[in-house]
Amino acid sequence: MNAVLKPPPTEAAQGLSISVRQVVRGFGALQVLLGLDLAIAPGEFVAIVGRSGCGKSTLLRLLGGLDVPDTGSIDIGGVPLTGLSPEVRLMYQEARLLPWQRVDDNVALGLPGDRAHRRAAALAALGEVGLADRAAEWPRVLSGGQKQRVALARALAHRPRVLLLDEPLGALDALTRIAMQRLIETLWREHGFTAVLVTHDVSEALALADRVVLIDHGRVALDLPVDLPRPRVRGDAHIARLEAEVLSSLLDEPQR
Ligand SMILES: Nc1ncnc2c1ncn2[C@@H]1O[C@H](COP(=O)(O)OP(=O)(O)OP(=O)(O)O)[C@@H](O)[C@H]1O
Repeated sequence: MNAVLKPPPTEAAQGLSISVRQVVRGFGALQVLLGLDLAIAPGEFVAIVGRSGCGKSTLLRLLGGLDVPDTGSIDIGGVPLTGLSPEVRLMYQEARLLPWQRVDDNVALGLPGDRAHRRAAALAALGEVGLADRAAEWPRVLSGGQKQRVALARALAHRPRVLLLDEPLGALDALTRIAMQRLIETLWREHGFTAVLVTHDVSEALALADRVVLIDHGRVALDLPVDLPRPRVRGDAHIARLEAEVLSSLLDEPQR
């Protein structure tokens, strides 16, 4: 008789689907998103690229519940998004740590439960980003890359089902950036959250994402699947071909 193979026990949160339908968002006379449609599957890793000012951060803020569309709708996990959700976490280019709180308290901030529970969750998350031994430090003594790892731990501690990453590696040097990309990929695989990464770096998008989505003129102008095994090898001929395709779409677009 065949034994039924059960998946290993895991704490991994199941990623949530994201559905963006005909979203319009403008600021005064400036129309930024002009009826944008985008569907993201549970647990998928999607990278958003596009020219500066095309509306990438605007879209991420909408997905994070920090802003609302003028018209159109957004569902997360099949439920209309109405504001901030504990299951959706954002990470930015700057770590945004509170300088008067130690590293562990920064990570524990806003976690549910009593103090001991919050502290244990913060230490576990710091361990996942390799910074358990820096828990008692002040943020100011950390490097830029370490601060971003703390920011990642702060997001992870909430066991997010959607992680929104707004150019989180933009300010890091090339080596630290690659190390952080690997860390994000590992954590995404282990935790199973849905990831949406805004990046200017097309090779970063292709290293990490299942799909690269290019926004132009307020809509999705290109939606490119990246069907390559992970971890992906830099300089791989297939990646280079996809990179040329995305870059040519970016460069071909008429300037606004
Ligand atoms: N709250 C706001 N009020 C007024 N204008 C805004 C606001 N938020 C965004 N904008 C404008 O909307 C446009 C899109 O901004 P957004 O930050 O989404 O672009 P982006 O694609 O993320 O750009 P970048 O790649 O340079 O970060 C820009 O022209 C920006 O100035």
